[in-house]
This record gives sequence, structure tokens and C-alpha cells, in this order.
Amino acid sequence: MDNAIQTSYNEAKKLYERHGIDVDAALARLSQIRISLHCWQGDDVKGFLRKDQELGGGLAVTGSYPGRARRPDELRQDLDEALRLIPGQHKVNLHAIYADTDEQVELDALEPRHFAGWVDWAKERGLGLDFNPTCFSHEKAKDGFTLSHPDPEIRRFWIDHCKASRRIAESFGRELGQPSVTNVWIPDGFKDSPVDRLTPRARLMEALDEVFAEPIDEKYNIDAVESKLFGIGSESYVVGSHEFYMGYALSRGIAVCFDAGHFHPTETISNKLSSWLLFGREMLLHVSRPVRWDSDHVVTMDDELLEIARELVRGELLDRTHIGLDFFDGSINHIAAWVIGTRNTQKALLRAMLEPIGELKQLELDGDYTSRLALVEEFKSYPYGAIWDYFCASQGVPVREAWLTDVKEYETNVLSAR
Ligand SMILES: C[C@H](O)[C@H](O)[C@@H](O)C(=O)CO
Ligand SMILES: [Mn+2]
Repeated sequence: MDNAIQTSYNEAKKLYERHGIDVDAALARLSQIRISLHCWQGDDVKGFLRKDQELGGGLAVTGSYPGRARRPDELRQDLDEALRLIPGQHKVNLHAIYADTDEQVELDALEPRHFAGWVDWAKERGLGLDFNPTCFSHEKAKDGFTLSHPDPEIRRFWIDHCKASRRIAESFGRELGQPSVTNVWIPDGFKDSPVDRLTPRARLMEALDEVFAEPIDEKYNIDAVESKLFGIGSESYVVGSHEFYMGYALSRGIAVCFDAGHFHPTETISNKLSSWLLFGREMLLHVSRPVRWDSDHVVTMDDELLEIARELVRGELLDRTHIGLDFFDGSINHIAAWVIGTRNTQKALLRAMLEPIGELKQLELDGDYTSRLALVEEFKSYPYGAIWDYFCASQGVPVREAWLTDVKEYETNVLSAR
């Protein structure tokens, strides 16, 4: 370890210790937290099945930065490069359209064997895999409805696709020895105000009940449902709204996915997590960054990211939370986007762990809001960067912005040849 890094760490640690903060314990905890890197940042949500399809479901990727992955082996190579630059052991989040197969297989006929390449790769590296049915970018989703479609045949197709997805995730869990989270997000909704809001939701409820009917051991697969306030083309009404899924997940004992970009512009998910976990068992996060709308910008160290991390740490909610990322920026280097977003998420968790939580809670209980505010604000300039640098060095990954040199080299040597 570089002397300067060690010295700065020792000095910073002393400052935290004055407030009773166990820095080594925080780093040990941080090293155990797996973040799920979303594969779709690597290729602008194109996938490998049915590549001719336009991106649908109201999703939009802007930018055409060169070098995006075109095949499973390229995507895995890029993920390897990103993971090399991120401390800790993580997971990779796949969508169904990222099947690694030469077969022309339909979404409702996908099987675990179509993902064998991913499982072998993950096993070799000790990674976990999460999964998502892809209920968009398909002719059967063209009119904006999938699981809640009025046509029972179309509904059947999507139900079967979601059932197949759970079986694939279960196989990941069995093979990799850690549960896979299957997250169902559907784009269903109306551009303009509907006359009947109830019936599509009733259809969705019934369809989901069928999807989740097959019992699967939670040791292998955890089900989650993701709501949205609006989308492009579903500005006025989304079938799978927040209230719908809160009720659904609570009554069915499954997890809710909170996506940071899926609420009103001034509404934050950080303020929802404690409420959900008082009643629900587990949750999935899609850590994202909305800019004016659900724009899926790369996660930065903004107030909301820190507040999400604080909620998880202060409330001891980490053990019941699965942290996934969800952004797709096609205007910058695809690997850098993963590295920036993941390292920021980890850094925010570290900052939250390095706060004098017991002391702050006591001040609040005592009604000393002056000291509470003073301490929270002073801690913002405590030297967490020195602790982070030490963590990166001890985990064998580049310290500070040194990772960027590696990404630039990779761009020159690998990406520019694509
Ligand atoms: C590609 C993902 O499934 C998608 O981003 C979903 O999670 C979402 O957030 C849709 O807005
Ligand atoms: Mn999401």
C-alpha cells in the first residue's frame, strides 16, 4: 500500500474514532455489499435477441458513443473491465433479451440453457446474476400493453415470458449459490386519460397471480415488481402504479422495486424506504438519476443518493435491500458509466456508515436540533475520501481517478476496434 494513502487513512480514522465510529468495521461491511450492475448500460438497451426491434416501452437512450457491446462475449469483456475497477464482489443484472444463444427463440420459450454462457462466466468470477423479463421492444408490446393487455392471447404470451423468466432466475440462484432477483417492470399505460382505470389493473393483478403461482424457493429467486408514475406514451396513466404495486407486493409477500426516477420530479424514494420495510419484507432499488424526468442519467454523488444510503444504513435496512443500478447513457464511454455510478453508490454507503449515527439519534431524541444540524453539516467535510482511497487500495482497484486511465486505454485497444 502506498505510504501516503496509509498515512491519510490513519489520520482520518482518528477523527472518526473521536465520535466512536469503527472505520474498519464500516469497510468490512462495505466490502460485503453487492451492487447489481445492469447489463443494459453496456449496449444502450439493445440486447441480442431480436436486434432489429426498436427500443420500446417508452424507454429512450440518447447518444451514440462508439464501442458499445454487440455480442454477449463483448458485453462480458466490458463488464470484466468495469468490475476490475470497482472494489468488492458484485452481481450483474440481465434482461431476457441478453440471452446468449444462436437460436431464434421467442421470449415465452426462453430456458436456462439460453443463459449458460452467462452462468459459466459468473461462476468463474463469484458473481451473482439478477434477471428481468423484457416486456418491451417487441411487436406484442407495440400498442403499449403487455400483462394487462385486453387480448387474452397477448396477455398469455407475456405471462408465459414472465414465468419462463422466474425459472431462469431460479437456475441462476441454484447454480451460483446466491438468490437471483427477478424484477417485473411493464410499460403498460395510456397516453391520454383513460375512461376505465380499474379494469386494466384488475387484469394485471390476475396476470401477475398467474406469473407468481409456481412456487420457487426464495433461496434461489426473489420476486420484485417495479412501478412507474409515467412514461413516454403513458403520460396520463400507468397500470402498474406505485399504489398498485404497494398493495400487490404487500398482499402477496413479494418485494417492491423503487426506481429513483419513477416518481414526481420533487418526490424522492429515500423517504419511502423505511415505510415499506415496516410492512414489506424486502426491497429492490433501482439507483438512477432523473433529470427533469425519468432520464436515467448516470448516478452522481447528489443529495438524494446520499439520503438513500443514509436511510439504508441508519435504519439498518441493508440486509433486506437488493441494490441495483438503472441508468443508460449512450453519450459517454459505456464502461466509465458503470464505474462512476457503482463507485458513487458505494461511496455514498461509506459516507453514511461514517456518520455518528448513535450520537445523532440521541440528539434528535433530546430535541437538540441545533447540534443535530451542526454535526450533520460538519461531517459533510470529514475526510471520507481518505477512507475510500484506502478501501480501493486494499481491495486492489485503482485509487481515485486512476481508473479513468485504464478505461481510456481499453477504449483505444478494444472499443475503438468495434
Ligand atoms: C431496462 C429496465 O428494465 C428499465 O429501465 C426499468 O427498470 C425501468 O426503470 C423503466 O423505466
Ligand atoms: Mn428501473
